[in-house]
Amino acid sequence: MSGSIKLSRPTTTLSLNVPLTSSKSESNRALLLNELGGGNSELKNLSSARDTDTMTKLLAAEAYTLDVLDAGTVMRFMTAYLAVGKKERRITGTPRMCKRPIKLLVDALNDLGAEITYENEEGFPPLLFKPFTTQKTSQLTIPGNISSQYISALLMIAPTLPKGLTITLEGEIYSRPYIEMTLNLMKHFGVSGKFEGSQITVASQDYQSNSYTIESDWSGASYWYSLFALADDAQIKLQGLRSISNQGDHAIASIMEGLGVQSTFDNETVTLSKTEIKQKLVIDFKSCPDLAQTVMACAAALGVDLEMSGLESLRIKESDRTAAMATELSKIGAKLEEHADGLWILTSPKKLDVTEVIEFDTYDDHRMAMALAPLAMKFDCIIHEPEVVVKSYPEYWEHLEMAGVIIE
Ligand SMILES: O=C(O)C1=C[C@@H](OP(=O)(O)O)[C@@H](O)[C@H](O)C1
Ligand SMILES: C=C(OP(=O)(O)O)C(=O)O
Repeated sequence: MSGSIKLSRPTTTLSLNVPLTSSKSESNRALLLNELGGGNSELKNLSSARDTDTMTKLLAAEAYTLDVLDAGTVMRFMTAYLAVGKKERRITGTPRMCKRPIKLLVDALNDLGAEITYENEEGFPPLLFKPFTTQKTSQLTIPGNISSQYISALLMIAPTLPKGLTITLEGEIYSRPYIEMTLNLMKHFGVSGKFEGSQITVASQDYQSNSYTIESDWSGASYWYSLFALADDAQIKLQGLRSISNQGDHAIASIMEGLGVQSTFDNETVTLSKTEIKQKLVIDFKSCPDLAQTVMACAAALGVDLEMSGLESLRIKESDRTAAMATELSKIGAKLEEHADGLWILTSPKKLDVTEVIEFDTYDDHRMAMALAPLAMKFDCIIHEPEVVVKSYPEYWEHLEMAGVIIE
């Protein structure tokens, strides 16, 4: 599948018991923790995401250069792993990955005693690594409001350091559930850490083998919430999701109540049903940045206005996501604008007035494609470069077709 696809709403009920792929965030952590613990753990239900395939391959690779493609977690987690390794290595990624900042993590690792240098521009991949020799400190300070992936990366290698590690987080903590996911998974693999106030302490200790079953991906589930919200008639069940989850993106269940979707949990299956739609929602995406595009697209098509905060990190992800959403949603008459103090307002058309097929660009960003596709429940649309979804949810288009969406 390449070029473009045209999506049209099903001729009957949108209906599927959705076999979601599992979380790439959990998978990529479990893979690294297993490797650090000797590689004997049984990891069940690993994600089919390309990012997880990349993580698996790079952990096993012997080559000097490792290419993470567009996988942020792989870049950040492997950077910490290679920094405390015994070999000279080089890590690189796609042109966009080489524009996603990494200086805070590199500075922290170099303070620890690593020898990482930049091949080209300071602060950005490609990175060059020398073998790790001596731990210079066990105390690090790092801003908590840029990317939690830097913090997760440092935490996962912390117990392997002879002196352990205490990290002090400065400022507000963004994407906090991802830090907690890291600590919870570390605990599952036998390592305890303490997160109190703005400090996280992990003593030097050994990882233990343990089997782990990865949960379905709540970020991937969010697109089904949106499809359900926008469809006149739908029967959707989502498989493999837990009511108590390691993933902060399970917040989609409560956010979507405002967009007319209710969730019923039963034995790792979530059944969606309709409820009343609110006219305006106030949402802070600080803990769940990957849900922002889904919610914006869905609200725009439902005529719901949004007042949003916590969107700062969207600029440094696979695309500049706030700019990309502003451009794409303007095609259906919605306005996304930045105001003072980090506030973003989405003003949605009160009555959708779309008479032609709308063409959506996807900016090399899986979440642009997946978040915009549910709008096909309201009007025919064309999605350019649909293959971007392989990053986290390769079966997305196949699942939409199975649910009845017409794809040409
Ligand atoms: O640790 C993780 O698995 C992730 C953390 C988040 O990134 P930031 O911490 O950079 O916001 C999230 O957006 C990303 O998709 C996955
Ligand atoms: C931001 C994302 O991923 P990463 O940072 O791992 O590339 C994402 O999946 O939305």
